[in-house]
Parts: sequence; C-alpha cells; structure tokens
Amino acid sequence: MKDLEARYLERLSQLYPTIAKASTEIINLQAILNLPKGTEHFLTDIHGEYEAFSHVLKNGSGAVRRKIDEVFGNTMSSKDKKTLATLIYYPREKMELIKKKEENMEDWYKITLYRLIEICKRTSSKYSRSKVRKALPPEFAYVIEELITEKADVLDKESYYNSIVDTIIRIKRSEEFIVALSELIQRLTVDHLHIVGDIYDRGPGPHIIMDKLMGYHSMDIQWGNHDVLWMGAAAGQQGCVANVVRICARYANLEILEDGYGINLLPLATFALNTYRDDPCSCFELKDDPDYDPSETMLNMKMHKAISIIQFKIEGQIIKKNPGFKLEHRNLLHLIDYEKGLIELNGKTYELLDKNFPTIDPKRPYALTEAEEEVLDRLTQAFVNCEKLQSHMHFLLSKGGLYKVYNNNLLYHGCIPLNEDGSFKSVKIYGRSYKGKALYEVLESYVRKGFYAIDEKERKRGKDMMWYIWLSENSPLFGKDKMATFERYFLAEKETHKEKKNPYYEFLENDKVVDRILKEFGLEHSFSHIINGHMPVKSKNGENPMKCGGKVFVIDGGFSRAYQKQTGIAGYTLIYNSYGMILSAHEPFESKESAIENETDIHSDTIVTEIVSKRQSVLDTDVGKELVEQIHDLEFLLEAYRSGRIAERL
Ligand SMILES: O=P(O)(O)OC[C@H]1O[C@](O)(COP(=O)(O)O)[C@@H](O)[C@@H]1O
Ligand SMILES: [Mn+2]
Repeated sequence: MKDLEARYLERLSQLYPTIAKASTEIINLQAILNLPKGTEHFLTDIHGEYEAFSHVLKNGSGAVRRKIDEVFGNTMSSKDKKTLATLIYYPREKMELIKKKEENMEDWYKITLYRLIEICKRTSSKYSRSKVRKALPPEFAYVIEELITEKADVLDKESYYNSIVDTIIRIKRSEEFIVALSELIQRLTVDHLHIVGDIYDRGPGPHIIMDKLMGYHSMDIQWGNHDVLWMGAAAGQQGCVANVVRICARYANLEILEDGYGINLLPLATFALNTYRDDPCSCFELKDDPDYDPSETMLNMKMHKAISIIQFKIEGQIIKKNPGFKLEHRNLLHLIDYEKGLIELNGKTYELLDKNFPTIDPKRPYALTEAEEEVLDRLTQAFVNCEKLQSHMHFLLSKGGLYKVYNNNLLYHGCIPLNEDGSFKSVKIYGRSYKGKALYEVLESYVRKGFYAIDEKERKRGKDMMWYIWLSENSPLFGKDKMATFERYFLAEKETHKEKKNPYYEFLENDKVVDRILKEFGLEHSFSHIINGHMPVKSKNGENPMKCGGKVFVIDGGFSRAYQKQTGIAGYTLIYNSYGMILSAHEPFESKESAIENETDIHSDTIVTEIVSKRQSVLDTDVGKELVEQIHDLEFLLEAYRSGRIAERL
C-alpha cells in the first residue's frame, strides 16, 4: 500500500495534472492573498423584525452609503446620493416611484446605469475575477463583466461602454439591468454575514428572516437562547413547544405558527375558550398593540393563559425527571395556596394577581388534565411534522453552532458562565463537569444529538438539553439566575421579577478575565475581540457597547421593538472590513414604505472605528491561512513533478 503522502500527491495530481496547471493555480492563489480582506457584517437579536433586518442587510449597516461616498465624493449632491442608495436597496419599488415623476426616463436610465456601474467597479475591485463571476446574475453576467473590467486594449473606451448602455436602453432591458446591478452591489458590499443569535421570538417574521438567510451567499449563525428554544420545539421537546407557543401568544404573533408554519392552533383555541370562558385572563395581556378586534384579543389572551399553565406544569415534570438540572427551585405550583390565592416564596407570602386555576389539582399541581395533554400532544406533533420548520432548523444546525472563532474574533450569543471571582464556572451536564470551551462543546453536541442520535436515550437527553439551554442559570446562552416567567405573570412585586445576571457581565471591563476567555478559545492575537449579543445595551443610560478598551463588543441589535423603550435606540451592528471595525448605532426603522418614499435610511451613527495599522488582506484571514496551506501543497506537487517522483497526466 502506498504511504499517505504518495496517495495525497496522486489525488492532487488528478486535480492539477500538469506542471502548467499546478503553477497557474499557485499564481492565482497568491494573487488572492494580496487582495483586501472581505467585509464581515455582524447582526444580533433580530427577534423576528424582518423589515428592519432586511433593510440593514440591504444597506450593509451603512457600507453601501460609504461606497457611494467613496466613488462620487463631492461630485454628487447628498440628496442624489440618498436617492441612489434607496434605489440600490429597493430597486424595483424605487423605480416605480421615480417613473411617476421623472420626465425623461431615457436620460435617467443612462445616468443611473452609469452610476451603478461605477459603484459596481469599486465594490468588485476587492475580489478575484472568479469570485465576482460567481456572484453575477447569469442573464447579465457577460455584459456586466464587460462593463466592470478595465479594457486596456479597447481604444475608445467611452464609446465602447456607451454603445453597450445604449443597446440595453434601446432593447428595453434597462430596468432589469438596474435591478441586477443593485443586487450585485448589495451582494458584493458584504462578503460574509454573522448572525450572533436570537432570530426568533417577539417580532412577527422570523420565518421570513430564515427564508432570506437561506438564500444568503455566505454566513454563519451563533444560536441564541430563543433559537435553541425553537430547535427544541421542532425536535418535539414539550417544554420548548409550550414556551414557543406562549411567546407567540404573548406578542400577538400566533400567525407565525398558523400562517408561517401551518401549525394548527384550533385545538388550543377550543380548549382555551372552553376552559377560561368567563375568565378575563387579565394577567395575560398581549405585549404588542395588534390591530385585533376585541373578540380576537380575548381569544388570544385565553390561549395565552392556557398555554402558560400547560408550560408551568410540563416544566415541573421535566425538572422532576432531571434532578441533575438543579432547577427544583423553579417549580412553584406546589407552593400556591389555591383557596386563598397566595404563594410563599423565600419565606414571604405574596398575593396572586390571578386566582383562577380551573385545571390545577392542588394535590397534583403538575399533572396535565386529559384535555391539556391532548392539546400539547397535538401541538408537538404539528411542530415535529412541519416540513418548513424542520428545514429552517436544519439550516440552523448546518450553518450554526453555539460559538464561532472567525478571523481572530470569538463570537457567541450570551456569555461564558463565570464564578464570582471571574474564574470559569464548572457545570455538571448529565453527571460530568465542564467549563469554558468544553462546556460550549458538550452543550452543542447535545443539541445535535437531539436531532440525530440513533440511541433513543441520548436523543431524549439532547432534546431536554435544548430546554435547559433556554433557561438554566448555567447556560451560556441565558446567563441569568432564573427565568422569572411565573412571577412576571402573577405577582405585582417587582423585586420577584428580577433576573440576576451571571458575574460574566461585570467582568467585561476586566482585561485579565477577557484575555483568559479569548485564550481559552485559542485567541492570543492583539487584534482579537469577543463579540456577543443577548443583553440590550441601554445607550440612553450612557451604557457603552464597547467594553474593555475595545476588546469586547456587546452588540444586542435592539431590533426588537418591545425593547427599544429600554435601550433608547434600535441597537448596534458591527462591520469588520480591511481597515478595521466600525460600530454603528441605529435609530428605529420606521417602515419599508417610508424608507423607499422618503428615503429615510435607518439613521446610523458610526460610533467607534478601530483602524488597523496596515490595511488587512486575505493573507491575514482564516481563508488566507488555508490558501497558504494549499499553495504549500501545490508547490510540493510541483516539486514531485519536477523531481520525477510522479508523472504529469497529459
Ligand atoms: O420579552 P418577555 O416576554 O417579557 O420575556 C422576558 C424574558 O426574556 C428573556 O429576557 C430572555 O430573552 P432574551 O434572550 O432576548 O434576553 C428572559 O430573561 C426574560 O424572562
Ligand atoms: Mn438572547
């Protein structure tokens, strides 16, 4: 048998069968290494707000506008720049509006095509020809390539370009061409997207966001606690199912389940109407202000209460079956005095705001009634059998994980659980202790087992672990001492609602702790950062998303409308391009219509820019490191051809 090296050379020689082919590839790869590093875009906590998300995706958090400025500088008015930017974001819709006002459309097409081509030239100049070619829309690929590449051997360049543009206009293809160029600019402005968790819950369109992400050219996802909750529900974990439905009910978003995923809510609705017929369910008001009629609101509130009670019961059962989760203190139903409507918590007695529990048997408070069990089982079956949901979850599984190390940055949604002294907190997972990176890894492996393990017991463990990740104080995705859902519904006393954060959040200004975390994940580079989301940054209280002298960015996107009152802004996004890091603060997104008509881009302030001393090239990136290895292997192949160790395949 041939040794490994010989076999490897053989394989490589199948791909590069001659000295000439291997040499060309080496030269190409070497050229790519010298190109500027591609732009990375970081978004977090999108929470179902698909319009704002889609806008930020289109404008690259200000990157498209910066390109327009770079290309046209002072030669274009800022009003025209705004219109051009809006056209690039929403080409079809904007053109419809322009057509109504513009008197000479031929002229407009000509000027616009010229401008878009100039921006395309600039955005594509960072990439290799072959990469740009792959990004081109097939129907216009050839023409666009002609227009954006310098043609040294064409003498009268201007008339060459003009004749192409004139032809496009004459044969009435200019609008399609403008759309194609605009989408190409969007596509080329951001090379790679990172979603640092929490796509799901609160807002109305997580399923639309998932569809968009599934068509995105290059991206990764660090799962947030809400995403793992949905994954658990899709895997059929009933604690997760109940939570997902409860949150949709709370935010008046049951349409996501019914229309988005085709999950039948009729069993829950019928049960809720029968059981809470005369109950106003006033503790279960809806969060958003939906334009529902009163009867719709009433029904939604009843469903909200019904699923919440089911949740508290089923969670009680999960906690009992999993003593290792150490969550007994979160079982509260047996502490209620059902006759008096009181509950005793930590030695103090509180009056419940709602005393009507028709389905709870005080002797067996965690037992589901037959009807509740039927509702939960039917919901669970609907989640497990929903093809669209399953395909979204499999996308999360394939593009995502609990953390990512990418170009010297460490990305995760929540935190690294720490002790009071800043050391890594050791957490027992099914009887074995883990901390730091190992904790992340074991939890991620259980999430995958929840979907793929053959062994029934391991798969069940994986599913329960998803529920644990959602709310345990030891979960790196949650990072708070308890999830006070019960207290927030039933008790007026605010002190009981408090969820205390893990010490991690107090150590974010501590160099030693931050360096230790980075080192745990193999990062000791001076230009390394931790990038996390999850915690809304209350910028109106002067809180800063950048911590530890710029080593940590907490960029909770704040897309969630419900949270904008707390933060005062619509959150932060981050861009990492060849010049450094750019942190942007966004104002709330009004609507797509206003963005198109009034050209109100989300107003974004660049609040921090970290400039690198030397412009970074592909060589400085993870992809660059791989390319260097490939070059090394190809040189080895070349040497093998030249020394006669193997023969060319002509
Ligand atoms: O928005 P709601 O429904 O009030 O939910 C609040 C709950 O959400 C959480 O903040 C978790 O969600 P986040 O990951 O978005 O912070 C819990 O800590 C809290 O109990
Ligand atoms: Mn979160």
